[in-house]
Amino acid sequence: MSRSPLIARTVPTLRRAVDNLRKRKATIALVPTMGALHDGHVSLVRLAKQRASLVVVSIFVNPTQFAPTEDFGAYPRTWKADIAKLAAEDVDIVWHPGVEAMYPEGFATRIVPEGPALAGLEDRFRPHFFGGVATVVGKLFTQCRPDVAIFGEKDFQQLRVVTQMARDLDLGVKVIGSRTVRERDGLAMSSRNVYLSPEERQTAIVLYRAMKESAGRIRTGEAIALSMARGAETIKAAGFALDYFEVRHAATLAQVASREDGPLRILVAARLGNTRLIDNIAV
Ligand SMILES: Nc1ncnc2c1ncn2[C@@H]1O[C@H](COP(=O)(O)OP(=O)(O)OP(=O)(O)O)[C@@H](O)[C@H]1O
Ligand SMILES: CC(C)(CO)[C@@H](O)C(=O)[O-]
Ligand code: BAL
Repeated sequence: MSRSPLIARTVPTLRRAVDNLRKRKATIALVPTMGALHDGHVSLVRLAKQRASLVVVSIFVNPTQFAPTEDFGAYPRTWKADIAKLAAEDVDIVWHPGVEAMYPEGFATRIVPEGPALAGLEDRFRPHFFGGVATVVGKLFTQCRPDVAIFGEKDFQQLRVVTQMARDLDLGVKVIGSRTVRERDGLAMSSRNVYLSPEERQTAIVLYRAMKESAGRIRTGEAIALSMARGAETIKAAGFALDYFEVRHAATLAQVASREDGPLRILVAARLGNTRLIDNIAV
């Protein structure tokens, strides 16, 4: 039997709910999301349940991480279906603030992350992005005061940025990464996949295939630079506008020259029509 989670829409309501749970000496896990939930999000919730006795899921489409030219307005919002999924997973609290609750009038403070936020990957193409993410995640952490927070590896640079921030600012939250959930053909699940036309959906699989091929070739000795160039060519030949296809150090996201500089991660971002997709795999 599933039960509806408590839905908090203001900071005082959230605080009361979290403080009540704390009295029972519970450990709390937070799963930050922007809603439009899919099985990737559900996997984060399930990991959260393994790591803590109580689970808070936040649903907030954060305007400050979108550039004016990006899809904030069009971002899918599927509230009823989201709540049904979270109820089925026995989530305790859904934190769903309005923009005015998150950024009240006069709001004037930002977290500006460095280190992995300046790796030259997402930050090159979305320069506003990690400032918006770090600020809202910092607020989510102080609002919910979780013991652990679960983030998907699908947004690999984001996972690194948030991990670094939690450490640098002594936020007292253990950040845990969770593996990427994929469709049967390998496409990483993403809320933005609904933007793809049927034809684009067929093409989208090339991202994962190109990374797998590249990882295989690196393991058998292909030079990193050649592998990046070949991966980029494959993706462009399929009809994508490529932002990057990079092989990086998995922990630091620093550039690498050879396989011995590993452990390595391949990261890709590319646009198909109006849809921007990102993905990554271990070498
Ligand atoms: N396929 C997936 N597997 C595991 N985790 C995922 C997957 N997709 C998203 N997540 C994680 O879910 C959390 C919330 O992400 P978000 O709500 O932005 O979903 P999304 O599918 O990544 O959407 P978008 O299309 O905006 O990138 C993030 O930590 C993200 O990394
Ligand atoms: C972490 C996050 C919820 C912050 O808005 C968002 O960037 C996301 O959904 O990955
Ligand atoms: N999944 C990361 C959030 C974003 O692209 O805005």
